[in-house]
Amino acid sequence: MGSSSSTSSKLLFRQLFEKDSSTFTYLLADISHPDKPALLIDPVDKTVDRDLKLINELGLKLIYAMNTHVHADHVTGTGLLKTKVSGVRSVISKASGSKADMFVEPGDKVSIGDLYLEVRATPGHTAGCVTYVTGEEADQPKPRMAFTGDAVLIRGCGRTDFQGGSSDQLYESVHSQIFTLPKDTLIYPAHDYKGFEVSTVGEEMQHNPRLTKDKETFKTIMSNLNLSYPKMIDVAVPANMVCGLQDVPSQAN
Ligand SMILES: N[C@@H](CCC(=O)N[C@@H](CSS)C(=O)NCC(=O)O)C(=O)O
Ligand SMILES: [Fe+2]
Repeated sequence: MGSSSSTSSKLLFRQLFEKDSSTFTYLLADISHPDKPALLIDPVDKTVDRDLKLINELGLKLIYAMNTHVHADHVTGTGLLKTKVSGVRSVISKASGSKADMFVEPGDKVSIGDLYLEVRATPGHTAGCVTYVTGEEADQPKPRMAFTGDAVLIRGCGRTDFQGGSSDQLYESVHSQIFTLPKDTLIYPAHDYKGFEVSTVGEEMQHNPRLTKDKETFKTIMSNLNLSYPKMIDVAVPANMVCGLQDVPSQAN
């Protein structure tokens, strides 16, 4: 864990893990730019200090703290990051209905230096889920990287039984927005419960035990998961609707 298989002289990439909620946080930075601008995807409140220590050690400047969706199993670190680093902007989809400094919509680009992430709408696990995908141009890292949140997990997918979830919509989202990416696109999910770290679009199109099925079979699988609700759901969802701690008095933006 912790290294990138992307080839780019610009990109610094780290995959970080929070063990209590089995959440991945991703750090991306453009190290070819003098300021070394950086962003975090899906930071967790408990591991904010670890993430900031790493960012400081690497000499990066954190610009964006982004979420793929309103998480139900942990409190996002975005609000806490805003209290600790001046100028950091929290980012989430407009469709999430959550508070943040910046709301993204499908087709938007979030840039750090010469790198950018494209926003794709991938609702179904929650109504406001998005996938962030690195740019497609020749000067962007190759292979492309897709940060799928809970839309696609490695050999699995996000549940669809709360937060406006819909198995029909999730199936459509994945097949139209993720499985249409180049097959070598790296898939980096928000969680893993099985010991995986990274997959590819081609691998999941071939081996995902849920998403390779036809839509009706997928919907039957999803309605029979019988998962317990996340332990922290009653704390996490209300907190995450305000990006953890959105309205912090010390913050300028
Ligand atoms: N046991 C965990 C919660 C596990 C869980 O429900 N994970 C979600 C993603 S977090 S919203 C999920 O979609 N899982 C899909 C699956 O197939 O496991 C806890 O109590 O926090
Ligand atoms: Fe989730």
